[in-house]
Amino acid sequence: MSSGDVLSIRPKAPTPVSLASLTERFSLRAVGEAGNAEATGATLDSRDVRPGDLYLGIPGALRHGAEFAKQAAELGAVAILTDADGAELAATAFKNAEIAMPILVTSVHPRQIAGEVAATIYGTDERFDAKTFGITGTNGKTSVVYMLAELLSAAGFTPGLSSTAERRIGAEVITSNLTSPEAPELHGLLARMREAGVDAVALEVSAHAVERHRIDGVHFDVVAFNNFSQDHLDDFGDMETYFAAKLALFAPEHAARGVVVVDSPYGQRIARESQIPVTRLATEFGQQADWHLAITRQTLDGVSFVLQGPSGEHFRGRVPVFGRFMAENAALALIMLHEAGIPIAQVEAGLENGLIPVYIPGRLEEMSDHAGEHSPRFYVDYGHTPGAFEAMLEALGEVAPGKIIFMFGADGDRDTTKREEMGRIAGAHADTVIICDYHPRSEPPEQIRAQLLAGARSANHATVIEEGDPRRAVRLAISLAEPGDVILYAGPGHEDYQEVAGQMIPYSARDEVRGALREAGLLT
Ligand SMILES: CC(=O)N[C@H]1[C@@H](OP(=O)(O)OP(=O)(O)OC[C@H]2O[C@@H](n3ccc(=O)[nH]c3=O)[C@H](O)[C@@H]2O)O[C@H](CO)[C@@H](O)[C@@H]1O[C@H](C)C(=O)N[C@@H](C)C(=O)N[C@H](CCC(=O)O)C(=O)O
Ligand SMILES: Nc1ncnc2c1ncn2[C@@H]1O[C@H](COP(=O)(O)OP(=O)(O)OP(=O)(O)O)[C@@H](O)[C@H]1O
Repeated sequence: MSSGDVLSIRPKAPTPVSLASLTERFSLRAVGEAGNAEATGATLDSRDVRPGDLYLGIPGALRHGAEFAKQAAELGAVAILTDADGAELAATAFKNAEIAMPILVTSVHPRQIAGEVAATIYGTDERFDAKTFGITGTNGKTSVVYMLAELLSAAGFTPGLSSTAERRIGAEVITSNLTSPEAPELHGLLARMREAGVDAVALEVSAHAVERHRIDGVHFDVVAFNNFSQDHLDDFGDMETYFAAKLALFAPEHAARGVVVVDSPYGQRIARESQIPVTRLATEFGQQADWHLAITRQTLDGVSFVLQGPSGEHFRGRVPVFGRFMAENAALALIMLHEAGIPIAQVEAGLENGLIPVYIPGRLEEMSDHAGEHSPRFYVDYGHTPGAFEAMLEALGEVAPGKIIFMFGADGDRDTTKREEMGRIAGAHADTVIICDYHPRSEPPEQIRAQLLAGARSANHATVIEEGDPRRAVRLAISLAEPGDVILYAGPGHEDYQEVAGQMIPYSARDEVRGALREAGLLT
């Protein structure tokens, strides 16, 4: 996520849609005279309203969006669409302020129609014919989205993408707020993509997005599932509810076809319980599947692999990032293209010797300059789950020539139950663990560190050090490292802030690490 509030992206030349047609199509009850009014945009955030917008007043956990109807009207909204409670709130606010904006009332939860309404206004419903790809899972969604974009470019498409790290329209980069934008923002983004000539779209689909109707109004050509492990239990309560939100993507109202990594029992369940046809990828020997991935060589500089398909398809590839899971992310993306009717040969034609030259911001991103044998290497990563820690540290164990120094913290106010396990995995796999602060939010940072420290020490393996200040922790890690060692700093990835007690404090781990490497004479 980014630190700031970001105004949503809109088409530059929208085609107006009449309120009358929306009222009829979505069975709305109109309070007040809509006349010939037309909407050119939609948003569910009053602060994001632009003149001509339909403002969607949605009941949330904290507030009812209709409480902000007056602000929406003052910023130029043409109408508010809300539920019965919201209509009362808006009517009172409008009466007091003598505002005559129409209120359109729905009998269902407004989130349930927000996607279709936005798609109708932006023309991104069945009239938008780009190929669309969606990826869900616990770890690696952003990475798969970047792989998809890279492979689509190789195959001759103009891709657009939406991820936690950023949104991209061709070469234009837009800061991300949520991983999966709210439906009106998503459709505004798609409309702008269409204007820019984008003909293939890769979207990261969080469990929150499926559950909260953020992807409604999009019908994916292909969706995929990569892996599932503990995260977000503060929102979903238990693993089964979290899993159900991911499984729900594999339904005909969302997508035509699916691709599933079946290495885990969760993947096998998705393949079994999916309501749409799926093809299966296995990366482990002996697993029943349609596609098989084998790693042929891996070093710190990347992974080479061979992918074989059910009808003799064969792809020999390489990604310039370490970790067998990065090869899995690439293979998954390639199969998704294949399932969308894009032949592997078409992708291969745009690659040099199978090299997928992907750059994924803040994901195992190397900050040192490949000095390798002569000085330590330093990577910054976005991993913040036990599953990501395990995957990264196991991968490093296979390729790191020297010691592994692992530094990380944990989110405050979020899934506290994963902290001890994150600590334990770090302590079991790394040689040295440095616990520092990440986003403490409203929690006392030392309380978060204590849970991580307890986990790390319980493994009885690594040397465990506490250094709350991440800037000092970075320098400490560098001072402990010798040539051949690898330092991995997990958590902040691409982010540019730290959230402490309600304040967004500017902090870029990538800039900090580069600066500290320069101070130590390890980077020019
Ligand atoms: C749990 C969750 O997803 N909550 C999201 C949800 O909040 P909510 O429904 O409770 O809304 P609320 O805050 O009560 O506000 C009600 C309504 O009033 C509106 N409002 C509010 C204030 C104002 O001044 N004006 C205004 O219009 C809000 O836009 C909203 O429509 O709708 C809000 C409006 O879009 C989101 O900001 C909020 O995301 C919060 C910030 C969040 O942290 N979400 C995370 C958990 C999330 O969605 N993460 C996933 C997964 C990330 C991953 O994979 O790791 C993601 O896709 O990002
Ligand atoms: N296939 C994978 N399996 C396990 N771990 C992975 C995989 N791919 C990437 N990772 C690890 O997880 C971290 C997060 O990756 P990425 O940002 O791509 O995931 P994400 O699902 O988008 O995360 P989020 O939903 O929190 O945005 C990576 O930086 C890497 O450490």
